[in-house]
Amino acid sequence: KRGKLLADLAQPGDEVLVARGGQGGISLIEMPEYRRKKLMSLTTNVMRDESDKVLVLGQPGEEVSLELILRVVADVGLIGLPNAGKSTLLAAITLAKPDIADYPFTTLMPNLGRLDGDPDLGPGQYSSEATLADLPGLIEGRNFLRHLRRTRLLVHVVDASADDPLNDYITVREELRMYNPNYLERPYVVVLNKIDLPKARDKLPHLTEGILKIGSDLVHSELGMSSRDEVQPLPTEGGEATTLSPAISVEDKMDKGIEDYPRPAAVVGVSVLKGIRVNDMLKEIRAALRKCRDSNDALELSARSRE
Ligand SMILES: Nc1nc2c(ncn2[C@@H]2O[C@H](COP(=O)(O)OP(=O)(O)OP(=O)(O)O)[C@@H](O)[C@H]2O)c(=O)[nH]1
Ligand SMILES: [Mg+2]
Repeated sequence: KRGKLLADLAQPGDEVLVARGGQGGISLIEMPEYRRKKLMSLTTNVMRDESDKVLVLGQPGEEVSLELILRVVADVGLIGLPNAGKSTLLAAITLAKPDIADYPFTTLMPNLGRLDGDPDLGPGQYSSEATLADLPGLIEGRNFLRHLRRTRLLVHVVDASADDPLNDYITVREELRMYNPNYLERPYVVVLNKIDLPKARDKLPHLTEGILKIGSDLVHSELGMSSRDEVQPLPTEGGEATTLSPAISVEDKMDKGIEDYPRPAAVVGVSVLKGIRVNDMLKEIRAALRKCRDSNDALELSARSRE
């Protein structure tokens, strides 16, 4: 419990031994009196069971107090301000049935959903679907952002009918930057939601342009794609941004503004509630996922050829 990371159980079947069990004792109860006395005189290591009946010779096991951190494993993380429609989006494209309501902070724990296979991948690869994690709305306690660690694509959901959606978008990017700038390098798709409402529809062209203006021309495949393999910071109580990949120091990253990070892979206007342009959005998400996969494959190949 001292902040030391014992193990990261990221794969099914991963195990770690955190405490050794004690050595089994010998029951002395069935022994003749003289042998029992003799054995007991040879050792101070005599214990009784709870009912005070059986005398045993044994060694106590180790005891440890552990802090367990749950980190959902998902390919895609849905982020955005409260009420943006993240849970509605998850419900629209997966079989998940998250709570949805017209007030902020409806989602308190991540919801997971499975996205169907991508037909464009062709035979044999059709089954490579993705897991989506719908996260609690940002701002209130950033603790859940740890769930982004094992995602490779972020879907940033914006309520386009809000008073200042561009500002909402920037707020969330800033939150990410403060929490761990690595997340700004991760490929992402921006979903401008609620375009069934006239208020949102009117803003769409201007908003899309505004979002695309923020950000550098760095291509994702040059930067963030290896984020799964990079040296990840150890978890600490105050967040995750304590240690970063060796190439770039914390200071370097803190100096960078959100405009210095890559632009979104796509910006799409949808209404996940009314089912408007949901298919276009799915296409963009799948295309971005495919790109992640391709560059992951390329990374693995080049890693293997170096061996
Ligand atoms: N008009 C309209 N309303 C929507 C749309 N998508 C979601 N909503 C509504 O917006 C409200 C919030 O939706 P949620 O899916 O709960 O939002 P969330 O982002 O998960 O919110 P938190 O869990 O609080 O972070 C609900 O009343 C939804 O019905 C949309 O496309 N159009
Ligand atoms: Mg929600």
